[in-house]
This record gives sequence, C-alpha cells and structure tokens, in this order.
Amino acid sequence: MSELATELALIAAKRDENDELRAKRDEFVLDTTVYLDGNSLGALPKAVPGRLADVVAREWGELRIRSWDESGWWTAPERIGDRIAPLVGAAPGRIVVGDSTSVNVFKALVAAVRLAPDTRDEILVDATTFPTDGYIAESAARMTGRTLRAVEPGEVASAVGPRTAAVLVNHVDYRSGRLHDLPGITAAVHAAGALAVWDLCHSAGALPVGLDEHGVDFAVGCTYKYLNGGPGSPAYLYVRSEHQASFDSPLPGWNSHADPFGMTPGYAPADGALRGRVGTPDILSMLALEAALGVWDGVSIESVRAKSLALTDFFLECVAAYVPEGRVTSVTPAAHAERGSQVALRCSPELSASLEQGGTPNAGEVMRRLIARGVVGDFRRPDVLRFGFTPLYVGFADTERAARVLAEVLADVSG
Ligand SMILES: Cc1ncc(COP(=O)(O)O)c(C=O)c1O
Ligand SMILES: Nc1c(O)cccc1C(=O)C[C@H](N)C(=O)O
Repeated sequence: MSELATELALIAAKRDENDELRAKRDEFVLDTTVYLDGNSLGALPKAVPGRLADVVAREWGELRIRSWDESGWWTAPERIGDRIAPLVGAAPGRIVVGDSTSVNVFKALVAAVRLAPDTRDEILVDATTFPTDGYIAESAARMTGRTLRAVEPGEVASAVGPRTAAVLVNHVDYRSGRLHDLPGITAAVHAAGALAVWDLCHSAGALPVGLDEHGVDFAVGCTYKYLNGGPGSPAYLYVRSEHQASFDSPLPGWNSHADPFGMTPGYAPADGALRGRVGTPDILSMLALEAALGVWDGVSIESVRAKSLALTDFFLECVAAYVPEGRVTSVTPAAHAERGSQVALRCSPELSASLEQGGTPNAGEVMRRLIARGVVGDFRRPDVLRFGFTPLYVGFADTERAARVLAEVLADVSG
C-alpha cells in the first residue's frame, strides 16, 4: 500500500471504531465483498430466513387458512405500514404496504388529481424521473383528461400554477443521487393550490423525510433498497390524514372494502390509508419485509443520515486522492442538502474511447471489473457508475477499499 493509502486506511479504521451503527452490520448476511448496491437491492437481514421458514412451515403448512386471522396475515399491510411510518416521518395509520411502487404511483397520482377541481387541467412530472413514474404519469394524465408537462424538480416552484392539479417528484434522483427539496417544493405546490406526490424509493431508510411535518399529500416508495425487504418486496403508499376521508383510489379492490367479507356488489371504501389496498396481499414477501424491518430497532434515521453523509464525503475524498483528475467526475452534488445516499461518477469520454469494445459501454466494463474484484456497485447507461451507501452495513474501511480498487481498475483500463 502507498503511504497515502495507509493514511486513508488508518482514518477509515478510526471512523469505523467510533461508528455508533457499527454493530448493525452483524445483523446482515454479508461476506468480504464491499456491497455498494443497497440502493438497488438491500442486503439480507439475518432474521429473515428463519422467520420465512416459520411462515412457510407453520403458518402456511400447519395453520393454513387460519393464519389470515391467527397469524395476523390479514392486517399485515397496515401493521407493516406503521412499522415503516417513523422512518419517513409519518404517524400511525397513514401508510399501507402492498403492490409495487409503479402501481402505487398510479393510485397516488390519480387519487391526487381526483382531489383537484376539474379546471386544473395539467399534471407536472419530474423531468429526471425514474422511467416508470413518467410512463404512469402519462397514462394517468390520459385517463383523467389532463395534459402532462415534464419539469426539472428545481423548476417546479416557478412552473406550478392555477392550472396544475398535481405534481409528481422523486425525492432522490436514481441516477445522480441528487436530493430534491421536499419541504420547499411541497410548499410551492401547495401555495399554487395543487397536490404533491413524492416517490421516496431512493430516500426512505437513508435520510429523514418528514412526510407529516411537510404536509406531503401522497407518497410512495419501494422497500427492497434501503429498507432491505428483499427482491420484489411490496411497496407502500402514504395518504395524508386530511385526504383520507376523500381518498378515491382508482383501484378499489375487495381488500379496501369497508366490509370485505360482505362480498357485496357495491363498493364502500374502508376508512384510513388501508383504502389503498387492492387485492390479496403477497404474504410471503410482506412477512419477509416485516422481519427485515427489525434491523431498525433502536436506530434513529438522523444517525443513519449523519453516517451516510460521512461515508459519501469520505468516498469522494478517497476518489479524489486515488484517481487521477479527469478520469471520473462526480455528478452527485457536493452540498449535503442536495445529496442522497449514493455517489454517481461519470467516466471521462477519453476512457469511453479506450474501452469501446465492440459497442460495449465503457462504464459498464469498469463496473464489471470492479465487481470481479469484490466491489459491487452498478452501472447506468451511458457512462455512470453508481455507488450506494447503506449506513447500516457499509463502513469506512469498505469505502476506502472501493475507491482504491476503482483507481486500480481505471489505471488498468486506461493503460
Ligand atoms: C425512483 C423509483 N421509482 C420507481 C421504481 C420502480 O419500482 P417498481 O419496479 O418496484 O415498481 C424504482 C426502481 O425500480 C425507482 O428507483
Ligand atoms: N427493481 C429492480 C429490479 O427488479 C431489477 C434491477 C434493478 C431494480 C431497481 O430497483 C433499479 C433501481 N430502481 C434504480 O434506481 O436503478
């Protein structure tokens, strides 16, 4: 190791020693890999396999149908919603778990538009959005007879106006890791008389959100990233308390009926956020998520945020120290107020040229080599390397190693 690397490794070791979340890592199944892809699929909490085995063998295998009541299956969507609530600043009764984020974007956006007067004939959508939100917003606009206008999140405050029914924004940009101003944008949307719908996929479990505090109207998010619920774990829907009585879901299934077992032909909605339920919940995934949420016991989201910022700062510092200038450029804002929990590095065009192998995208090749050397991030076309930092199980030594291996890989590929 170079002198510089020895120095940075010592700093990392000291920070790991002083890390109040350090013991949390032992609650996950991990190996020697530096896992920086928890912003796509969180690592497996150790409590999950045993709990799932019990759900399958005893609750399903032995109790069978009785488990809907006796094992609490029927009420799992609301119960697990209440478990997620403190992590996103919501009181109990405001969140229901189920379906995918995509489906919940549809429910939330259509419900928001239905709460707005007919004279408000446009929907604004984040121009940098994760694609599914954009596709669904386009369909929601067609269904509700509104026009859709894409605007940069930073422009929402000036774009929103008397014609706007609802605005759909991502809290953290999936590609750049930019954190958008949820309090400020929500306030601007409200000042214009419109409703704000937020996608929390890349913020929930990584930083404080403050849904109730900031008066967010609807919010959705997935649970397989920083909440570690597992592949395809169910998403959630938040409904502000003031809207619960008038919340008109575009997907009124029997699970959100006031009397589901009445099996009546007419629909009468249940009270509260559980009106966001649709059909039979995905119990195995849902109960895996519930077990996974146990890792949050005794953890404050503020301490997670503090560590997340310290990790991403340290990663940027190590990259600056190890990687010759110009090879990569961070597209993640340096300002803490504008940074989520990931660092996205754009590979230089020169590197692109040197790695152009039969059309293989260069940054993709860099990421393949990183993964082969035990540093797992991901790649987003055309040239972005994404590194997600999950404070519950990523440490400072991992962070230093990731930057060092990145520099080695970049040196190899640049010749
Ligand atoms: C910001 C954002 N919204 C929505 C989604 C899509 O969620 P799902 O595929 O679970 O519907 C993702 C990730 O896949 C995402 O990152
Ligand atoms: N949901 C995913 C999947 O089913 C396969 C691969 C990746 C994902 C993701 O979550 C992608 C992620 N939302 C992103 O920010 O790019």
